[in-house]
Amino acid sequence: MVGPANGGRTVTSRQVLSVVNGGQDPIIRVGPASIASSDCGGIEFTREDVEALLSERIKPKNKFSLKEKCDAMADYIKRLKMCIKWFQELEADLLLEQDKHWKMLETAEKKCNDIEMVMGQKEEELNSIIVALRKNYTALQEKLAKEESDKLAAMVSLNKEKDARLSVERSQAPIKEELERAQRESSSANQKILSLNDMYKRLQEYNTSLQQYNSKLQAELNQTNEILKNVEKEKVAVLENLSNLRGYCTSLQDQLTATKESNDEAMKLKDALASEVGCLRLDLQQVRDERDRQLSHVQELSAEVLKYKELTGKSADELGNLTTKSNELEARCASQSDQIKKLQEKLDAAENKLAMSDVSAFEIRTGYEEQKRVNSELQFRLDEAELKLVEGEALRKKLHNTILELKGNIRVFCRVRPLLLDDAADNEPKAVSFPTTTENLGRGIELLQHGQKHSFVFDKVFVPESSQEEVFVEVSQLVQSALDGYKVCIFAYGQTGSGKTHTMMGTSGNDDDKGLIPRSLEQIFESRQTLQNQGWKYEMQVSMLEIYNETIRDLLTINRPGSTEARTKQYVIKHDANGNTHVSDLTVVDVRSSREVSFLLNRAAQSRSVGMTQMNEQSSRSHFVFTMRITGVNESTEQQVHGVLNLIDLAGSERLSKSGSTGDRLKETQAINKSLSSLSDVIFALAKKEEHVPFRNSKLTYLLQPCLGGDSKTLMVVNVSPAPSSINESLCSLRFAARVNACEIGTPRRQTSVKQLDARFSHG
Ligand SMILES: Nc1ncnc2c1ncn2[C@@H]1O[C@H](COP(=O)(O)OP(=O)(O)OP(=O)(O)O)[C@@H](O)[C@H]1O
Repeated sequence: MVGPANGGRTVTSRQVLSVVNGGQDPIIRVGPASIASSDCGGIEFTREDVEALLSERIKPKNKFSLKEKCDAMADYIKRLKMCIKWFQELEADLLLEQDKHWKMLETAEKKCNDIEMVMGQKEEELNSIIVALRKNYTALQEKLAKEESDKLAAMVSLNKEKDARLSVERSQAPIKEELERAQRESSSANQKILSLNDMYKRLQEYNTSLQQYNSKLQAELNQTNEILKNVEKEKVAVLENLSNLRGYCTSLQDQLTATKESNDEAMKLKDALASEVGCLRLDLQQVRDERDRQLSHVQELSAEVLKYKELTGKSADELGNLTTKSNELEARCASQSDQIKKLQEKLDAAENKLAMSDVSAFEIRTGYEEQKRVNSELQFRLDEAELKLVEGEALRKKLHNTILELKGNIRVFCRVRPLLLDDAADNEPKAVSFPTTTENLGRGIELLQHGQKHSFVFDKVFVPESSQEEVFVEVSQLVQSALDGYKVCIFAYGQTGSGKTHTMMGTSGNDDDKGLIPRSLEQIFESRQTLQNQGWKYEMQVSMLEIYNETIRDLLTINRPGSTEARTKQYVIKHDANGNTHVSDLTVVDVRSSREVSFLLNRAAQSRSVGMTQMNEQSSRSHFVFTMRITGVNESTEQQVHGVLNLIDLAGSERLSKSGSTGDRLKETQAINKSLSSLSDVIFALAKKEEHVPFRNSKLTYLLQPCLGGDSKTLMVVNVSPAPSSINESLCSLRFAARVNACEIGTPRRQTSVKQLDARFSHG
């Protein structure tokens, strides 16, 4: 205990007042315990004593003497005073302590406020967490309820399964037997597998030999290609030669005509001179006759004069008369002799001229004969060159068809369009790539989906940078076949916005961006011009239709598509025995130039059903079918060919969810997807060589039946978008294209004849 006796250290209330006995009879000792027990002479004070003392009400017990009590009291008072002093010190300490505590309290209060604020925020946070947790709790409760119901269902099914297991266990015995039987069968199957393995080996060997044969064919194909190229070169040289010969021949013919004309003129001159000479001869004869007559007359007169002289009996006047007469006659005779001389000179000059013109006429005739000979020689060479050209052309066609047959009559090209601004794939990894191995260069394409690579190989793959011209170069031979009498069908397939219309039609107003349709038409009309020189005369007819919501629309009708007049038309598709397709009531137009066809194409484009989808601003909502029927007649060989060129821009395949179609658009999309799925059904049935091919399931497949299932040359251009967001659609398109590529659909047949033409127009 502390106090003054304790070195003056600060005391606390606890040190002054201590409750010693916390029991039922508490005794409070003031100051140190020693004071209470010994310093107070062993006097013990109860709580009441102390309280009385403190309130100066001392009631000492009576068993001590007063003096003792007084001493004790004095002592006690002394001690009490000490206590009071301690208390005062204690009070000061307490005050200090209280200040300290107040300060602490203030800072604590501040802290409390801060804490309260934080608590408030925390409370809000907690409240929101509580709300979320409540929600979570509700969801969990629902889930729990669901899981409980699932659990119940699972338990029910477990019970059922238990039952089933029991029944299965019951039926295990026969199964065991069956197992044994199956094991026996398995061992026999193993044997079969062994034999099949054997067969597989043999098949592999066969496959290897087929591959060898294939590579041989490939080599032959390359060789044939080379030959074809050489033939083409030769053809070009022959054509050049031919046109040179033609030019030379024309100049010779001009020369010949000029010579003929000058010959005719010379002949005319000669005739005129001859007739002049005749006249002069006649005149000379007349003058000679006259002279002879005059001479005989002179002689007569001279004889008479002599007779008169002899007779001399005659008068001198008579004699004089006779002499005058004789002189006159002599003068006349002399003048006539002069005339004769002059005429003779003239005659000589005319005869000289005639001789000269005879010489020049002879020269001209010889020149003419020479030119005639050269001309016929040239004609012969020209005929020979033309024959060579026809033979070369025939060889070219044969080789070209051999190449196409070797390549397969349904071929697939793939075209990847460039990334457009709308594709917005800057930060996404590339989804489409092109292998650079020699084997697949220009023929392979790879798609990356969810980190998995899908590879495809087609007859040709066009990268995004490929121009319209580059695509057309690959297609032009096929287009040429239509002029040779084949049915040709080129169609563009792909998802909405993948570039089908760009490939088929291109962009109007820009020559470099022209698509396959305008380029094909230009080629056909140019070739028609060239073939005309070989005796071919062609007639072309075109029709254009669209299949919209499974309904055929005539795009060249003068009635507006959709109008009552147009709707009453039947447009029934029929195929004849020759594999030609007829669409009743369809407008067919005779065309003579590519400009006429361009005009019709523009007209058709305006009537087409186009709409806007989320995937493409100008989306074709229908299948567009352009058909050109070509009939050629060779006047010299009397051969006829009937070719058909079908160019088709299919409507875009699209997923309903991605296209965002609703209402009419939704109906259109469903119709499009249905017909495209019918197209794939047909292709797959053909690939599997099934007996029944469902051509009739859609208007599109029924219309294209001769192209897909028969004897035409078909090319499918599958268009693909490189956008990573379209990867699923691109993969679907390429898978479909790969199956088409694997199809074998018969051998293309050329339609030729020497009969009269059937004037009716037909498709495909
Ligand atoms: N090879 C290309 N080069 C440049 N632009 C292209 C190419 N292919 C397509 N485009 C552009 O992509 C857009 C969509 O092309 P397009 O309209 O031809 O697609 P589509 O497959 O015909 O679509 P839909 O089926 O909806 O009619 C057009 O703006 C077109 O100009």
